[in-house]
Amino acid sequence: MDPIISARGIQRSFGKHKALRNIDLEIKKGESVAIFGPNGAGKTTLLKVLSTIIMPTKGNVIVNGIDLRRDSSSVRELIGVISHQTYLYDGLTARENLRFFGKMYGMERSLLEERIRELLGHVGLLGRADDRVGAFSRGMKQRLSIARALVHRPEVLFMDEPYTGLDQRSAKAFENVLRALDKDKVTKIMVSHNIERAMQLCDRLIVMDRGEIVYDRMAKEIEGKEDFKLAYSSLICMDTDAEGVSNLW
Ligand SMILES: Nc1ncnc2c1ncn2[C@@H]1O[C@H](COP(=O)(O)OP(=O)(O)OP(=O)(O)O)[C@@H](O)[C@H]1O
Repeated sequence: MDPIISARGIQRSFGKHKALRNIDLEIKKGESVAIFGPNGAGKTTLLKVLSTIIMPTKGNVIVNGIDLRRDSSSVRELIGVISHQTYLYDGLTARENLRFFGKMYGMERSLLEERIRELLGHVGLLGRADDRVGAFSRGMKQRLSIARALVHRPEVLFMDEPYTGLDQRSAKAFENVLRALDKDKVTKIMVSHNIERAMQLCDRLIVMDRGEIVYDRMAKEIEGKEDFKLAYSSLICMDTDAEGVSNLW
């Protein structure tokens, strides 16, 4: 089976700084991938390149057979992104925000309204559906941005530290939403600093350091958290960023 994402020779520079050096990555449909690494390793940059937010300086990305450089708008229809940026409009209600994004993806009205109700229920915001987002707390905005990313039933979901701002109950609800995506074989790619959660949710673990992939294993090949921790510590250049390790566990 062809991979749903195939990245070849990806480089991305910011001025003289090489944030991504030479990334080759293939991800199969339905895979759940966690990406770890110290601060500044290039995780967010990789996610931004794969999700069409920024273009690579060199290299090619194919998503579901579509070349990202040739047709990034078709790639955007296939993907959802949860990141630090919520992409929500404060002046609109929760429901109006989701309606706006659903219409943007050309969803049919009655299906969209049903999908909005379903997602607001999943993220625990049905009771606040008609309140303006400007009045929401950070965690509520994060929950709504999860619904926003899923409204058009994407085939690939990119998540950059999606737990930020979620309390324990919301984190559990979010995990249930993620697990429910498995039956539709949605591909999930998550940048995380939380090994416990990522090992529970993901079937493949990748470590990046200084713009490169330095570790790429299936979770079932790893003995446990301690095994992974040891491998991680031996791979990461500790002197450049010791904090990156301490905030992982
Ligand atoms: N827009 C930008 N302009 C200049 N440099 C950037 C930009 N975005 C990222 N970088 C640099 O690229 C490198 C990789 O950054 P990136 O955000 O991808 O790291 P990260 O692994 O996600 O880190 P963190 O764990 O802190 O979120 C860093 O050195 C960062 O300073």
